[in-house]
Amino acid sequence: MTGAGALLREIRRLGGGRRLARLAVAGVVAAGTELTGLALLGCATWLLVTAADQPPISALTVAIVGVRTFAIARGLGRYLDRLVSHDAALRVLADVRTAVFAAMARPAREPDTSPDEGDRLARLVEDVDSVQDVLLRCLLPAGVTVLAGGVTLAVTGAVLPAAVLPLAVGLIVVGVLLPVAAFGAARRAADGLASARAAVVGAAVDVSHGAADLIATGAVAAAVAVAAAEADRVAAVERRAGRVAAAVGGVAAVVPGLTAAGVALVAAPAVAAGETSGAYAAVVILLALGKVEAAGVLPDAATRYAHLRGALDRVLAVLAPPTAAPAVPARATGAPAPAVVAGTPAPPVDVRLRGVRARYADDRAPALDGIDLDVGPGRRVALVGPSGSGKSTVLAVIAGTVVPEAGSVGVAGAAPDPETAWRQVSGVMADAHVFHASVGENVSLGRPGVDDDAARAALRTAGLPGWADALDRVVGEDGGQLSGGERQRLLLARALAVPPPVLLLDEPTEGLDPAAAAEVLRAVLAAVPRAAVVVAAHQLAVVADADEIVVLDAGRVLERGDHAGLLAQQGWYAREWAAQVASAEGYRAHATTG
Ligand SMILES: Nc1ncnc2c1ncn2[C@@H]1O[C@H](COP(=O)(O)OP(=O)(O)OP(=O)(O)O)[C@@H](O)[C@H]1O
Repeated sequence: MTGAGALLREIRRLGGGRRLARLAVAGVVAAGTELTGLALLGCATWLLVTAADQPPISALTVAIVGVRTFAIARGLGRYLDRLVSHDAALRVLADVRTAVFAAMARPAREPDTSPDEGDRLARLVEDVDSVQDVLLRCLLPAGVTVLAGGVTLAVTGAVLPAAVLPLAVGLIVVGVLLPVAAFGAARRAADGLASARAAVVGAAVDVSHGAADLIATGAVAAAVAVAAAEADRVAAVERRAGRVAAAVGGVAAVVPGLTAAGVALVAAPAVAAGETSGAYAAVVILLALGKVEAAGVLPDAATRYAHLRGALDRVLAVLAPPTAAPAVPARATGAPAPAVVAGTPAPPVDVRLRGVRARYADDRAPALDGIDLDVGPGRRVALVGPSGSGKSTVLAVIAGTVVPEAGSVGVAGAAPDPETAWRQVSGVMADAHVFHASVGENVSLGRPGVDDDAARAALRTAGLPGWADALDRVVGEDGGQLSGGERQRLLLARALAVPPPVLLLDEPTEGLDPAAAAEVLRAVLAAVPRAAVVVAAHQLAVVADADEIVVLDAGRVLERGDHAGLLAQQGWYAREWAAQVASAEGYRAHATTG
């Protein structure tokens, strides 16, 4: 149960030793409650067997008091057990929930490669609740079985040493072997069912969404047969899991009886030899029956753990502390970089990349390989190149949200830390979000110093002068009520409202025609004369004025230089420039004649 071990370490990291101590107390109380029940069973058994010989009542007084005491204590113990265990688990849950939300709010060091971020977040919220189930229904019963089992074995050993072996065997079968079998079967079933169910859903969706095409091509029967075969596969996996669960349940039901019979077998000669009394032998037999029966919750706990394991792993993965950036020196001092506030000129900063290699997944080619870049204050560098060549990844590396696996990144001489990089680096990134709020709120984002006047000025600079008088206009979910060009310019205004020392612009003028785009970008750059600027763009005309233009291809630098120099090189840039000019002229000619 590596996941369970990691969970306990995480609980300690988040809540300190007190959380683990509370869980341990919960385990002791639960074990105490179970032992009180067993003591009641033992006392009552001794009383009944001894009373059959009609001894003087004084000989039974202690046992009678014991039965009453244990009966009352068991009820109280159960109440206390629920109280303490739920209190401990809910405190842990609160720690985990807070930490998960904090981790989700933190900019990702590792890029997210999941296909559906929204689905992942929704599932994560449910996953956090699984922590409670793992604690209360899996780990606690296991701890109780170990504690209460140990005490029962000790008591049995004191009364009748020969009975320890059959009891231990019964406990190992029900408390160890059956849970291991149940866990393995449930894990195989869960793994198999996930893919089998996905295949059924996929086949069913193909049949329903593609019905018209299937009918038109006479392929309905074949498609339905595929869906039916996938459904059969699900049924087969479920049947297999059901058979194992039934076998485990069956064995768990007979082992307590067999254990009691085994204890009875060794007890009979001991009673005959006068080593112990019949009453004590009966106590030991019933204790074995009761304890092994109680351990019968463990196969169920193991099955439940197999189902919760995936959720637990996902939560632990989110909670894992971010790993340090490889090959990048840490920030020289612990002092945070000064916050940039509107109206306060931020100190200039330079950006330096050396031999940067970055990769999104181990089994994929590097998205960047051997990238060198120098962007001093006031310098404008453009990144161009085919789609997927790595432009956005260079910006993400500078922002610190993608950590390179080799090479170094320096922003003002230190590796960018995603937690604090926003103080020095901001702009319009590929995944920037427009909030379902007003224009003014989207521009200011609640930052101190960005009042309405600052927001208006930023909107004008970003090419949205008409919006300066519409700060209250609500823009819809993720800017749904905006055109692509308006959305980008709103994001530009947000970046300009607090001009950063390093301005990163990913397709900032997407959706505008090249002439308007170049004009907007010129105005934006004029507003941040001392910023180090890196712009990624597809339209070459928009960035032709840049001090340096870097052409990327498959994560490597293909060409670099200024516009005139690159045209002279007669390479990718020159060809793309000619193609874009021809296409713009063709468009203009078409528009004029049309
Ligand atoms: N989050 C991600 N997870 C996995 N792979 C990614 C991710 N983002 C980018 N990639 C891959 O990294 C490579 C570089 O992508 P990047 O977005 O940096 O290129 P780009 O030049 O900005 O493309 P575009 O011009 O289309 O925006 C591509 O192969 C892309 O598929």
